[in-house]
Amino acid sequence: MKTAIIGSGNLGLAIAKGLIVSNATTSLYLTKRNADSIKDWEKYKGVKVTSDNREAIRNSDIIIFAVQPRHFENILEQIKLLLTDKHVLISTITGFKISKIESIIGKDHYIIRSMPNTAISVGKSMTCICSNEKGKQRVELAKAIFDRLGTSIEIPEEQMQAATVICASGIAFWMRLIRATTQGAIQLGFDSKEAHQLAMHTCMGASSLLVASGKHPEEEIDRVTTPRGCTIEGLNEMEHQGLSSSLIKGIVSSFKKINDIGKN
Ligand SMILES: NC(=O)C1=CN([C@@H]2O[C@H](COP(=O)(O)OP(=O)(O)OC[C@H]3O[C@@H](n4cnc5c(N)ncnc54)[C@H](OP(=O)(O)O)[C@@H]3O)[C@@H](O)[C@H]2O)C=CC1
Ligand SMILES: O=C(O)[C@@H]1CCC=N1
Repeated sequence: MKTAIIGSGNLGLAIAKGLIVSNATTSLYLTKRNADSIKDWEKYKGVKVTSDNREAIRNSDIIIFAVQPRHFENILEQIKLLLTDKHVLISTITGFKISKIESIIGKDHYIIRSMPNTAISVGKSMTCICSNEKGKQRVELAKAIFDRLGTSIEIPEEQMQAATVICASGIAFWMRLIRATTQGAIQLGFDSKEAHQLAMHTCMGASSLLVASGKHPEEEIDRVTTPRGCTIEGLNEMEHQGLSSSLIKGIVSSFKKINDIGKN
């Protein structure tokens, strides 16, 4: 596999790290306008850094786009004449519909729209994907790439905005909960390093337990809440203060915003 990442910023470099660590690609082009700022990535085998998107596309088969939405259209215009049948185009761009990509480069390309998160750097991204009609022939390939870097599912394009909130922004929501737990643990007497460790690993345990058991969270919660015990006391107070409600409201606000991004 020969891969190019067009737009090597926060997400692009997270994908690059995941691909490098998992040995998933034989060559990897990383592009950005200020290429010097990531020149040190060339220390990894097979990595080439450049500001020349066209060179990257000519020399690669899998093209992953990770630029901000406002830059994507110009880049597609720049590179459209270089695209051939060998290319699989994977966009991570928020709110940029497949129909808009097709209106610029045409329908006769393998186009995958994806929504990973930054945990892709450690092979733990929850990634949602969908494709154009021709891209259906490359969905299994895209799934294989993203499954190597975490877990992927195929969804209808209409759900891509919601998936962005839950999975891509979602990782930040969970991290804020981990931070809040850390603050609570410090108040209870742990030093900050210990508090952080306790919060992170307890969160990972909760998630791993649900993934492994396939159970509903409330079923596992029932095993923890001893009657008249401290867990139910804490949970009920959190709910009185609006824990679930504030999470749901945050998710809905994020979704309203993402629909604005999609209109531009
Ligand atoms: N951050 C995240 O967790 C997630 C982001 N996304 C989506 O991924 C995309 C990127 O987000 P994010 O990584 O946060 O943004 P960043 O701003 O961190 O990265 C974008 C990169 O694109 C580069 N760039 C801009 N113009 C060009 C160009 N013409 N050619 C090549 N590279 C260019 C910029 O570098 P330079 O200025 O040097 O060119 C920059 O490094 C967005 O569309 C976002 O919606 C999706 C899921 C998660
Ligand atoms: O905040 C954003 O708009 C992008 C999309 C999801 C994660 N980062």
